[in-house]
Order: sequence, then structure tokens, then C-alpha cells
Amino acid sequence: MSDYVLGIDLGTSAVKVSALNRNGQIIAQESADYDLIQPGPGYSEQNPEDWVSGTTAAIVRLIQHDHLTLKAITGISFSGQMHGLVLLDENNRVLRPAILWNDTRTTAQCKEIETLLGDSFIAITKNRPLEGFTLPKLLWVKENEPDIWAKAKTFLLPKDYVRFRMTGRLATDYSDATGTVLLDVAAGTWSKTICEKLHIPLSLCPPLIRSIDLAGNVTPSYAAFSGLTIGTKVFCGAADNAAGAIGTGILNSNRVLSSIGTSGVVLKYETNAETDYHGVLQFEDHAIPNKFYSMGVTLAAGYSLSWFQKTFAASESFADFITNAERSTVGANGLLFTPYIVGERAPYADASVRGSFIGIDGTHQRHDFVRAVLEGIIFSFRDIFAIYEENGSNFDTVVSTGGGSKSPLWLQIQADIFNRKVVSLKNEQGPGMGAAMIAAVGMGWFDSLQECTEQFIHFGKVYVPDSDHVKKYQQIYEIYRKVYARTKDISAELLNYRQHSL
Ligand SMILES: Nc1ncnc2c1ncn2[C@@H]1O[C@H](COP(=O)(O)OP(=O)(O)O)[C@@H](O)[C@H]1O
Ligand SMILES: O=C(CO)[C@@H](O)[C@H](O)COP(=O)(O)O
Repeated sequence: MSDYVLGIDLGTSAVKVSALNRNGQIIAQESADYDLIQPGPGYSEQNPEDWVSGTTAAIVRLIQHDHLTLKAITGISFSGQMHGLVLLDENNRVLRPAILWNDTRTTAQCKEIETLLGDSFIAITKNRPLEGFTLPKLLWVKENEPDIWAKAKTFLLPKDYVRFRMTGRLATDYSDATGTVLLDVAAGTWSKTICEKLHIPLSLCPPLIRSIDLAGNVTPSYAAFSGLTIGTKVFCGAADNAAGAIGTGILNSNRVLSSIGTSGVVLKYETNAETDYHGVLQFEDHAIPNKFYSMGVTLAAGYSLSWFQKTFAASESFADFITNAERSTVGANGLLFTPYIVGERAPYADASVRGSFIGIDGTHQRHDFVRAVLEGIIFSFRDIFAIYEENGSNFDTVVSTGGGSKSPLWLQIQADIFNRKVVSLKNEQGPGMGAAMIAAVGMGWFDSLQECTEQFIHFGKVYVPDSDHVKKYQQIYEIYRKVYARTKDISAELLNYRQHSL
């Protein structure tokens, strides 16, 4: 009997569970969707119970539909959407819906942190306090929901809650811990200085373990709930972007990762802990001990496209809807889109900016709008490339992952806008693959994640830049770059109107 590991990718739109054998072949995959709760502009929450039931439903389907043998599922690990705040009481019960990475309600708390800690904050955490991160969310609950705050005993990140429900053990790993901006990165411990200055009990922070460490076995109660056996080992796992970097083989500096999930990410492997992007890019602990990565995040990448499809083409399949864009031209017949529809994180840390279509003409058709959305998202990634270039980095290959990499048209647009070759994976599930690789190394199938890469990662088609398209996109990108500065005040005024006058 061959044995399998499960890689659980707890995304924002869905949880995807992949079963892999020792050769790195994907034997079966199942997923379950869940909703975002958006009670107002800037708010984004999810119910942690939905993550647990979605994950369990996908596992049950692997057992019942895909006929995986129970005893053959030997190890499990996770890739989890980052930064989300899950607050637990003294009985480890969830106190309120999780506040997610794309929730931007915490501008006042970020200012407070900057005022109290100044430059020392970046020195400790390697990041600026931005709305999406966990620490400002803790402060928001403390200031706005004192009754809930009084009951809070522990916080967890999203994947940690699902793992807690499987194993009964509270913990997080270093890659998710840096994303809280409460970790003293150099010391590898929760920062006493930050906790003391902000009056956050250090005891709220969960125990830290490494991504490949064993968190525990499946408990008898979760075994009864899911059908798994108590022999299955559960390993800690990593932040989705760390897991995505592992699952796409970003283990040196001449490749970058381009991920189009709900968010968009351009990510680079960093070997030097002293690298400093002054908080414009995020700097995070990797799932590989003592290694790091930097990244720039577009808050609404795949989300911009999904929003457009749901709003204007709900009856069409996603694949048909995207194929429509082929009827437009490079540059969408002169129509530009900026994807700031929930605010932005990089390169513009601005919770009040909103998206725009610029240059709408009476001749434009729906396919031009779809193409403009696809292109605008990639222009926002191009902004991150510009920061890396300004810092002296160069790369010849971009590895593309996430739901957006299912579209050949979008992969070609990436190659043409980045002016670099773009490589797809045989399976678009980079973070899920990374999670499975963590479980495989945890199980001792390989000595290191690097060694596992050789066996598990299989690249697919390579998309090469078309020189004519590259020239056109360079021209349009120069126009795109001007849109933020010229629209930010107008969109902030409109947001203010929505928040206070409607
Ligand atoms: N067939 C497709 N072609 C291109 N993009 C797609 C397709 N299906 C879904 N997407 C995009 O993928 C995004 C979801 O990607 P995924 O990596 O699953 O996200 P998450 O990890 O945040 O749940 C959607 O927002 C959508 O824009
Ligand atoms: O906020 C970030 C990274 O800092 C996001 O990348 C989240 O980690 C969510 O990822 P997806 O659901 O889009 O994969």
C-alpha cells in the first residue's frame, strides 16, 4: 500500500485539499468554497467554523469519492491565508468572526502604533504596521469591543485554528508569526517591547514551532468527525505565500513568484536578514529555518476579476468570461483599470484609495473591460518589479501560481508586461503543493524541503514575451503609473461620502 500526504491550502475563496504520493504525484484533489462577510466598506471577515467544515467536507470527499485508503493518509500540513485574527476564549472557543488580511478598518490603530513605536517598529518586525496585519486588528478589538477583549485568552492565524481543531494543540509557525508584526524577527520570539508599549498581554501570543514540526496526531474526536484515523500526523504548516514559494521552487534569487489568488503577490527569496525595503515591501520568515522572503501584495488581484464577473457576467462560466478578453487588443483599446477596489497595500499603502476605469470611450465593449481588468492587475504587479529593480535585483524567470494561472491568456499578458519568461506549474496549486511538501519532509520522506523540490515540482508551459506586445505595454504602463496619484484624493472623498452620508 502506498502512503499519501495531504496538503491543505486554506485560501480566501476556498479550501483546496490535495493528496500526494511519495513521488509527488497528485492522486486526488477536492475543494470547498466559503463566503466573505463584508458588513461595510473596508470590512472583511470569515467564520472560522466555515474553514473547519469546508476542510472536513473536502477530506470526506477524498475518502468517499476518491477512495483514498484511510490508513494510507499518514501526514497532513497546511498553507494558510495570512494575518487573519482568530480570537479564542479560555475554553478555546471562537469569540468573534475572524478579521481577515484584506480588512482595512484599522487605519487609526496603525497610526497609533507608528506614534508609539516610531522607527523601532520596523527594526523589530522588519515591516510597517499596515491595516491588513494582525497586530492592528488586536488593537481594534481592544478599543472597539472591550467585552470580547476581556474574554480573549489566545489568538491564532487561520490555518492554526483548523489545525487546533484537528489536534487540540495551540501553535503557530514563524512564517505566519512574522505576518502578525508582533514577532521580533532577529530574536525569533514574540516582542515584549511591542506588547508592553501597546498593552497587549504577551500570553495572548500562541506557542511558536517550525513549519515542519509535528503539532500532534488527529484527535479521536476529529477522527470521528472526518473519517481520518488517529494515526495521521499533523505538521504545523506555513503562511500561504511561504508555502507557495516552496511549492513553486522559489529557493534562489533569480526566480520570482507571481501569485494570482484573491490577493496578488510578487515574491522574492531572501538569504540576508539585513535586507531592508523600509516596509514598502513585506519581509517575512520563510518556512525554511533562517531564510526569508520579501513580497509586494496587491489586495484585490483575482478578487477584482471575480468581482467584475459576478457583477457583470454572473451567468457565464469563468473560463468563457476570460476568453472574451481575447476579442480585445493589447492595451484593451486604450482602457485602463486600477485594481484598488478594496484599497491597496503595495506599492501604495493606502486603505482609502479605490479602483478606476480610465479612458472609457463610446466604442468600448465588455471584452475591453475584461481585458483592462486582466491587464490592470498585472500592471500593479509590474509596480513591485520596479521596486526590486530599483533595489538592484534582477531575475530571468517568473513562476506563476494561484487560480489566475489557469488562464493561458493571462499568463501571456504576464510575460508581455514583465518582459520576462513566465513558467506555469503542471498543477496550479503552488501553496497546496508547498503544504504537502512540508508534510512529506515532516514525515521524513526527505531530509529537507530543498531535496523534496526535485521530486515534487513539475513545471508546465513556458510563456515567452512577444516583443511587439512588450513595447506597447511599456507605453501603457507609463500611463498606468500616473493614475494612483491623480485619483487617490477623489476616491478618498468618495469613500468618505459612502462611510458617512449613505
Ligand atoms: N479559469 C480561471 N482562469 C483564470 N483565473 C481564474 C479562473 N478561475 C478562478 N480564477 C481566479 O482565481 C482566483 C482564486 O484563486 P485561488 O488561488 O483559488 O485563491 P485563494 O487562494 O485566495 O482562495 C479568483 O479570484 C479568480 O479571479
Ligand atoms: O495578505 C496576504 C499576504 O500578506 C495575502 O496574500 C493573504 O495571505 C491571502 O492570500 P490568498 O487567499 O490570496 O492566497
